[in-house]
Amino acid sequence: MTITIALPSKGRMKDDASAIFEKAGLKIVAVGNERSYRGRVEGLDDVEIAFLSASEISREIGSGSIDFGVTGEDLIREGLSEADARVEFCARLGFGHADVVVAVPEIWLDVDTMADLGDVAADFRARHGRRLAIATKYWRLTQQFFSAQHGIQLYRIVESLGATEGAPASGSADIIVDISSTGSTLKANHLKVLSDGVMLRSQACLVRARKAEHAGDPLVAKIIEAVGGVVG
Ligand SMILES: Nc1ncnc2c1ncn2[C@@H]1O[C@H](COP(=O)(O)OP(=O)(O)OP(=O)(O)O)[C@@H](O)[C@H]1O
Ligand SMILES: O=P(O)(O)OC[C@H]1O[C@H](OP(=O)(O)OP(=O)(O)O)[C@H](O)[C@@H]1O
Repeated sequence: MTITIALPSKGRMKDDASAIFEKAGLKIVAVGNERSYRGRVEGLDDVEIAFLSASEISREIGSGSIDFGVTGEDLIREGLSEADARVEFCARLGFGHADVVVAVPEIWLDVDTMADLGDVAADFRARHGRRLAIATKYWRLTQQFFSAQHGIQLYRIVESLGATEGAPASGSADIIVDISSTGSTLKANHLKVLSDGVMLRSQACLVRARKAEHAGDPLVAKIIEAVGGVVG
């Protein structure tokens, strides 16, 4: 059986992902020219490499069209319902660290926790004539965290596809849920993370689509062991 592994084709995870595979003794070689989106692993004829963007990798692993992928845990958990049932997190790779956080304007001095935010959300319509608006591209994670984990039901999600941190200042939302790495973008936009507002600590992971045919396949086991071995 041929095993397909998807690696980031561009962006911040590209170089680190290929480097981890090489360190694991799985040297990636491009098929065709340098700009090709297919590759293979030196010495392993039954492995195909597909180069896709980090977000495409989470989608393809969900549909089962690839066997393994390297992408951020945030993209997997946002992209797939029941992520743990559909995907095995085989190894955390030690790069691509970013937290998915709830951040509010710094001037909201009385709001430090999700419980405080719940109080604000409950009063919001009475005070402002509309629901609390959250700008984010993380719909699923936001709904899980606010509604299921914190029992906050009165809010509205405003889809943001970029520059999310600017939404409160521009008036398109009141608060945000986004990725923070160094924290400097939040700071520059006068936003603060709630003390219990870290929804997910994400990093790049090797993930496997849970497929019945993987059971007992030595190649599958070899890939997990080789990559897991270099990241401890
Ligand atoms: N500072 C950061 N900002 C955004 N994402 C980061 C940051 N640091 C690490 N990441 C992680 O990188 C991944 C996204 O990578 P990248 O932006 O390269 O891919 P992408 O979303 O596929 O790109 P595109 O949207 O252009 O297709 C996510 O898993 C995210 O958690
Ligand atoms: O905490 P920080 O270190 O400031 O990083 C967080 C910021 O970095 C990312 O944006 P980026 O400028 O990389 O663009 P992108 O949204 O297109 O990935 C992300 O969307 C945040 O805005």
